Amino acid sequence: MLDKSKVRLGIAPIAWTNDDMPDLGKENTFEQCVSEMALAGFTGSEVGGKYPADTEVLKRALNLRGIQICNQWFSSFLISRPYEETEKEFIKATDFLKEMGAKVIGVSEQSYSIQGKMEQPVWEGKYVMDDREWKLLAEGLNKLGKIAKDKGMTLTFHHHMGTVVQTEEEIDRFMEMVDPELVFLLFDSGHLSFAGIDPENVLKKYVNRVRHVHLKDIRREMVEKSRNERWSFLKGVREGVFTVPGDGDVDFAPIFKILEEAGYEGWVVVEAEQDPAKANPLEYAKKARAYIAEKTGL
Ligand SMILES: O=C1C[C@@H](O)[C@H](O)[C@@H](O)C1=O
Ligand SMILES: [Co+2]
Repeated sequence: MLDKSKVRLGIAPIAWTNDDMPDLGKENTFEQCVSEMALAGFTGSEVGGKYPADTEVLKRALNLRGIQICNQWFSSFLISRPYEETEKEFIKATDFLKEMGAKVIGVSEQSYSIQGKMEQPVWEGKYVMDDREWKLLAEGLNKLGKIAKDKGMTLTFHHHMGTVVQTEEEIDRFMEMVDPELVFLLFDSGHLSFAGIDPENVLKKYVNRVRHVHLKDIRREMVEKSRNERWSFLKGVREGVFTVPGDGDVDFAPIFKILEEAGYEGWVVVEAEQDPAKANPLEYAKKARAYIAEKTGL
């Protein structure tokens, strides 16, 4: 069982409207999304593209529904653009999150990422960093991590399919190179499973450096199809590679056990993008909520 006084349960708006493919769920409004999150029993949300940028307006809408912002995705370009460009955007993003009361920011290095390329098979042509780029990434993130820390926040890094940190070897090298006081891991069970990595193994190694968790399940047959039919990452999402925890093939029991034994403190967030026309977001949010309650006591 997870300790309710330490672990809080959130959900990402990507199941209602997908910012990577805004036609998925374009009919779903911000108000519907946050109302349904609350109705399904969640108290935290990440930030989506339809969320009001005005922090007072956003706070009012969320307070009405008992929801708090727990994290926001941030795209860094540390190995392909001048550091100052990413830093400027990072300061803006952390100012916004701090104002919203969030403690975490989830960074993904998007230089040369193929995650958004509709025509590029996700299993082919992923960019691999050289030694100089590894150093640029680690040093840039350490600097950003210090900025976050000085604001009382935590920089977590999101390993992700189609990006420069996808494979287990890349995650290991990353964790070895970044400053453990400044840069932490965002553990995403779905991306690890999609990449063919055992999530249990990664979590065992790094649980003490994990500060945010994305709970995402996969449909293994769709992962296989994505490989055989040379789908892009986004085509995989449309076709249902991902689903909510408990609905697919990931075994979450060992994941919850490792978090429990390590005394994990922070948010666990259901983040399960799929086509809302095929997977009703409220129905799937409720399914995830019930599964997590049963397995963790949250
Ligand atoms: O954390 C995430 C944010 C999304 O935009 C991304 O593509 C998704 O797969 C994810 O894990
Ligand atoms: Co994620």
